[in-house]
Amino acid sequence: MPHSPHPNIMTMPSESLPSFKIALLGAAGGIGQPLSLLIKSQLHLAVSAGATRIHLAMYDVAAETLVGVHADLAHIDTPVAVSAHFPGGDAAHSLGSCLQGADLVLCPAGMARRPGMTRADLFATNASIVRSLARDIAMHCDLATVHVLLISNPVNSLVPVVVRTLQQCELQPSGIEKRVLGVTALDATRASTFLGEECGNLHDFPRVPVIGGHSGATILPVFSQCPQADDLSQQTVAKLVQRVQNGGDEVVKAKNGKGSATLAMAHCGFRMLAQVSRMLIHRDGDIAASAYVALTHADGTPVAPGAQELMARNGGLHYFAVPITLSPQGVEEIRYRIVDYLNYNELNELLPVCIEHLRKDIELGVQFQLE
Ligand SMILES: NC(=O)C1=CN([C@@H]2O[C@H](COP(=O)(O)OP(=O)(O)OC[C@H]3O[C@@H](n4cnc5c(N)ncnc54)[C@H](O)[C@@H]3O)[C@@H](O)[C@H]2O)C=CC1
Ligand SMILES: O=C([O-])CC(=O)C(=O)O
Repeated sequence: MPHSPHPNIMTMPSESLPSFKIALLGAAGGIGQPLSLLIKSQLHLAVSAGATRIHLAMYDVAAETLVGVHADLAHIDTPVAVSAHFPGGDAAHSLGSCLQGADLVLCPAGMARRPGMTRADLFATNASIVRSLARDIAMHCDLATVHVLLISNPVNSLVPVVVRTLQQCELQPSGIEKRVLGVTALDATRASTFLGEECGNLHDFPRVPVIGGHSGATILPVFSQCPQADDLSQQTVAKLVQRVQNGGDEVVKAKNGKGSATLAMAHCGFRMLAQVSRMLIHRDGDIAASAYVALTHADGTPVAPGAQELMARNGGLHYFAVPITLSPQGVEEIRYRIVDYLNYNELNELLPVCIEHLRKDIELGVQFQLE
């Protein structure tokens, strides 16, 4: 059992100031550590926090590592408060105290791939982990307001597990399904990087919308929406699509048994976290984002305008990665029109395969909840 971390009084948020709390679950891991560093060192600047005190509450079952990471981060002279929480910690260092009052929960907890594994091979272990954490979120957070950003894999199946667990736990409809976002930002970043490199443009990387899911053929980069890709041959675009779809495998292979993407994920996770945090802190309007989200409430009604239209185009799938409009209340609009802009190959070759695979991934998550 690690010693309880010294309370870092200098960095704990003051009661009298407005505060914003992020609970990071899996904070001691390959993604959790660099993400914690970015939050501690940069988030107050990235969100122009002003008088709002940001509190990063870190939780991990790897208690000793977590306590060490906390001690390390606590020496950084920024106004972001940090606290450590772990199993067996006293009341101030428990999972409950990590989640209590959190505005946003960020979850990269769980197992990562090793060479030869698919993301689906992580399902059995990680579904149990995120279901248990979702029950704790339901117990300690306000489901009517909290936002959950899920990084753990397989995202395609675990978002349904988290959404349905939270729905089962809520005492009355809270709209929580509008605020669970599967993080697919790394796919868009890879698409942007690879296209920029192909075009020899390393200063102004193009933005590439990516829809579908976050695994192999379910990742559908929409290069047809990028003028920079107009001059590329079909063969080159096909190669780029393949590389984006296998981007995770490329890193797993290169790390050769030492894990999967952590640094690029921390970078993308931080960017998304900063975007959502800024919106929640300043409450100055909706934002455009992209995430893997539920399209229906528990009773089957659409979560937002555009959800029904998307389901008419995605084979009736209830979860999909898509551009969205996000407000503090959650998903406000599903920007389904992206599907209408797909070119012939994207619509007739890539989308049907994406839908076929994604249907199975979603079913896996849904069945897990029913067992
Ligand atoms: N959405 C995406 O684009 C990406 C997702 N990932 C996924 O993120 C997850 C984490 O990856 P890494 O950080 O590289 O793995 P890692 O193994 O380095 O870290 C995972 C951390 O989770 C902790 N953990 C395990 N069970 C826990 C529980 N019940 N509560 C709290 N913490 C718990 C572990 O102690 C460990 O510190 C993996 O599932 C990976 O596949 C990875 C890259 C990209
Ligand atoms: O490939 C993995 O296992 C991790 C991941 O999701 C990615 O890098 O996109």
